[in-house]
Amino acid sequence: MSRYKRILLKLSGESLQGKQGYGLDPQMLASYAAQIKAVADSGVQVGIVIGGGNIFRGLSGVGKGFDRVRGDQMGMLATVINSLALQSAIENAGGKACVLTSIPMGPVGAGIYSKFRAVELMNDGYTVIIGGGTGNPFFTTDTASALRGVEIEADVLLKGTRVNGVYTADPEKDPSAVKYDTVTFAEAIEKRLKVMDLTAFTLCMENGLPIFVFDMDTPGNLEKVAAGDDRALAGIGTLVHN
Ligand SMILES: Nc1ncnc2c1ncn2[C@@H]1O[C@H](COP(=O)(O)OP(=O)(O)OP(=O)(O)O)[C@@H](O)[C@H]1O
Ligand SMILES: O=c1ccn([C@@H]2O[C@H](COP(=O)(O)O)[C@@H](O)[C@H]2O)c(=O)[nH]1
Repeated sequence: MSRYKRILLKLSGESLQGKQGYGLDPQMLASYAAQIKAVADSGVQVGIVIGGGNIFRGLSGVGKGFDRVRGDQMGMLATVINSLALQSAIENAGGKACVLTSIPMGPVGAGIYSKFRAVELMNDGYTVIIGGGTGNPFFTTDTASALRGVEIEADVLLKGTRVNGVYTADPEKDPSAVKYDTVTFAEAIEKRLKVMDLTAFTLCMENGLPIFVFDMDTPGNLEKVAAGDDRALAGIGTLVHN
């Protein structure tokens, strides 16, 4: 039995593109969906926030002549597309999932996000995917996952990404970077460890929500992490804590 009752899983949008280098890779979606269903079937309540980097990031739009706010709005819509895609994949795998959006979107999704609606749906056995980030420009889905994790009273924020933890520098750019098994929020913030943005770290630190950063692309990792067994966690990722 897991020591977690409820988790907030943050998934990278960029990872959803798989090897094709753009858009949505059906194999990645199916792999993520199977792992998420297994965790939900084990009795853990699952909330999810997905990034939009496989489709659009507001900052990258600025260099192409878009107003920053408009670009961020496009980025938030990209996260809704990814959320709907993941919902379909979970349903195809036989699971129960629904999408709540931070921006009112009429018939798209199951309604506007609120803590109480999300918790109600999780209590009814749904995996709840929260699309649209925070609903505000100048934020990221890292911050949205921290915010929603705190709001829904998750026991932990699981950041599933392409790297297997937090390093002294970006391991995709610096081969000499060294991995931490654990690191405090204070150190992550002071050393500007950019695996998540500072706003996300600060929100989690101030509200006592631990973060576990791990490699989501190795099948089986999510189930081990969600089981919360410290022995199994050694080597899989990095715990960021107070
Ligand atoms: N100190 C660090 N330790 C680990 N990873 C780091 C660090 N600094 C930067 N990174 C980078 O952060 C990335 C993880 O961030 P994330 O999962 O949010 O990816 P993303 O591409 O920004 O996602 P999205 O598509 O959701 O915007 C890693 O792939 C890694 O390259
Ligand atoms: O609260 C939010 C969340 C996201 N955005 C915009 O969406 C893109 C995609 O999110 P990533 O976290 O980068 O994957 C982001 O670059 C922002 O442009 C936002 O404005 N507000």
